[in-house]
Amino acid sequence: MNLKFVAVLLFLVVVLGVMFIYLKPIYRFREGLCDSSEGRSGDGHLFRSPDLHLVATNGLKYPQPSITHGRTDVVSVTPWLAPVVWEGTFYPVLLDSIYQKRNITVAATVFAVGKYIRFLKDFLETAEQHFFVGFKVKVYVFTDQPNEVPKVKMAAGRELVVRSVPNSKRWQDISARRMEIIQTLIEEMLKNDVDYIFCLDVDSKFHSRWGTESLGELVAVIHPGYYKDDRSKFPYERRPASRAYVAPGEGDFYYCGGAFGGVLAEVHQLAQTCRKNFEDDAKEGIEAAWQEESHLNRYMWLNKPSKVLSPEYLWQDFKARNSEVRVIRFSGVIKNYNEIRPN
Ligand SMILES: CC(=O)N[C@H]1[C@@H](OP(=O)(O)OP(=O)(O)OC[C@H]2O[C@@H](n3ccc(=O)[nH]c3=O)[C@H](O)[C@@H]2O)O[C@H](CO)[C@H](O)[C@@H]1O
Ligand SMILES: [Mn+2]
Repeated sequence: MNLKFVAVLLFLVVVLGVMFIYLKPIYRFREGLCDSSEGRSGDGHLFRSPDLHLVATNGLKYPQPSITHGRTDVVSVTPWLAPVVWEGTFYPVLLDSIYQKRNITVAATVFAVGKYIRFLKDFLETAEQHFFVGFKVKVYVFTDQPNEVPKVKMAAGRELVVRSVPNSKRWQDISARRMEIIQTLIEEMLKNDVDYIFCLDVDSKFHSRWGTESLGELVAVIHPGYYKDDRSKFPYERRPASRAYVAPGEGDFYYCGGAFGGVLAEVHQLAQTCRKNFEDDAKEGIEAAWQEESHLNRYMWLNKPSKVLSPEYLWQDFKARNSEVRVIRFSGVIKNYNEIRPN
């Protein structure tokens, strides 16, 4: 082959390569801009915050919002101006139309290790009825008994992914190790098409809608057991030696370890931090009062959630419903701890 021809060919390859590297981000950025106005979803989401710029559907009718009339029995915004989601503070149809245009995918993680596998069927079946109905959903089940995972019929666009995890002698380890597995899962998911993730306890059932109103960058759920208490009563980790320590007079709310979520990047940072702090504590022989829940509370004190879900989003079946809780969306079932836990 002619040497000149080879040189020209090489030159062309280099030029095309440079063009590809420099022009692709610009193209993607433009696509991202178009995306938000035309409601198309694509690679553009890399260049905008996934939870900002809410584009409505032209022609959608819904009741006129008011800024002087609304719920007066509950507080629906935090002091750092994050919404607190209660029934009656949002329009499901409006929110769904916004996120449908985005064509989002929501992942949920649930762990069913040892005897907790018995809770999985109800969890999965009720999720089909209430959790992001009409949206693309991927439920990741982590279990030591993949063959025992019930065959639950999933609607179109919804998928069940089963992963094996080892069992453990202590329930505290099973619960806390979730952070490490969630961290790793998100690292893997970044390549896939997942926008949001929620991490949920398996010993629970859905009873009513849990949908797009819950979406945010970093989402925490208020624990149903303490939401009327003074912060001095919150079961935070109180030993300064622990990395989950919350000092007296500090802490906003008591959040639950049984439900949290947000966009992948935020939940990744949360899981990585809680995992590291839990492991570093363990090296010094310390285990926080409520394992990863304590670390999550410490994390949320410093990294304020951008959306807070009211106790509607994690109630407990043994608790009588309080009047401000108009809807119970997700609730922990009554269980005999001695019978189901390994220790
Ligand atoms: C409602 C809520 O906020 N629950 C939290 C609370 O107690 P809980 O009493 O709700 O904790 P739990 O016994 O439900 O354990 C948490 C989760 O770990 C998994 N699991 C646990 C044990 C086991 O043998 N097999 C198994 O699969 C399962 O998904 C379960 O839902 O405090 C725990 C602290 O450790 C966790 O932060 C829980 O999320
Ligand atoms: Mn639980």
